[in-house]
Amino acid sequence: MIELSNVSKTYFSNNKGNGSHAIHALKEANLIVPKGTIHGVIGLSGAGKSTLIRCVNLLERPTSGTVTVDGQEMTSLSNAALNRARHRIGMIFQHFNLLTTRSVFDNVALPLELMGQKRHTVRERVIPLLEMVGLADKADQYPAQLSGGQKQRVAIARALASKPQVLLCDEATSALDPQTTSSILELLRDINHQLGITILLITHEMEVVKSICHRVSLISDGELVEDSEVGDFFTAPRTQLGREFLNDFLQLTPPKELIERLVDTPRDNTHPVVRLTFSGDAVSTPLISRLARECGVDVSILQAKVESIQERTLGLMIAELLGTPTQTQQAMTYLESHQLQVEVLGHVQRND
Ligand SMILES: Nc1ncnc2c1ncn2[C@@H]1O[C@H](COP(=O)(O)OP(=O)(O)OP(=O)(O)O)[C@@H](O)[C@H]1O
Repeated sequence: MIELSNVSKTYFSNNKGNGSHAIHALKEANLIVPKGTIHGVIGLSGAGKSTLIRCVNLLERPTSGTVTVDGQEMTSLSNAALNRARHRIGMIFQHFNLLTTRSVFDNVALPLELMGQKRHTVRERVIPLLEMVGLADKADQYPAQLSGGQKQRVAIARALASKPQVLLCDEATSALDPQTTSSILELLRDINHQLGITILLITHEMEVVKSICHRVSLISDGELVEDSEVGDFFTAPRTQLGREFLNDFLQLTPPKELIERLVDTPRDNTHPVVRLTFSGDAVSTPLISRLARECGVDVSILQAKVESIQERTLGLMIAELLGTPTQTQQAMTYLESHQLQVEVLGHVQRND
């Protein structure tokens, strides 16, 4: 288990001649990642993701707060004890961080050599790891001879060499193409499943969260602002930033031509344009035809999408509601009463 308790990190950057300037990269962060789960932390660039993950193995020492990994409070350890504790925490990076002058075998062997293990023990550990990541035939090759995906597989084998309980993934797929990304995510999922390793990953990609995480936290300006089950985050994000991530991921924004015509307040002969989000039973209920029957409102669908997220179905739609102001208001109330989220994007004048 990983537990961050009120963890803050402040950097001081020196402005030439103007003294030092404080950057509050992490503010009172609280996070619990139960043993054997995969937890994602998503946020925009500069939000504090790297700082957060580097605080777990104390590559960055928190300014305040405590970090506990598998019952051991990392922040209180001596340097020697911290080095030993780090053997229980593997880490992989966006740019792999392999040693270019060492072969694939020797990269994976390195942590074991640093632990003082004998050559034959090292061999007994490295060969099965290379088999597990599908690179047994590349043992004698060098990083320059490998693709990005293969390099990350070597890095994963190296991270697992010391039999860690926890694996930290710092944007591990951000430098990879989509197909390679999905094969690396599949490998991480297998590692979690077969070895029961707890995985904490940071990413700016919703696809990564959707593919392998059980829970997700959203970080914004150094604060953890949401912590949800992945299915809940994708069906009902609680913050505006969460909704923006979701809309970007689903690419469900109104057409540019429509955005230009949207006005904030209703006028004569305008109609509301709404974004509807629905999940569970609402996906299979014929609500749109019922709106026409029960509220007298016609629905002009501008965009629609159905996504499957961890055995839950999520529907999204951007639509114009056509009717009198009273009718369209009734329609929105009707939709909300059937567990749809209704967001009014603006009002638009009919062209016809
Ligand atoms: N060593 C450092 N010294 C000073 N400021 C730093 C340092 N490392 C990070 N920061 C600042 O802390 C804030 C958080 O940075 P961090 O790298 O944790 O964010 P991030 O979410 O990982 O960003 P990205 O996705 O772009 O890597 C940023 O404002 C960054 O400029």
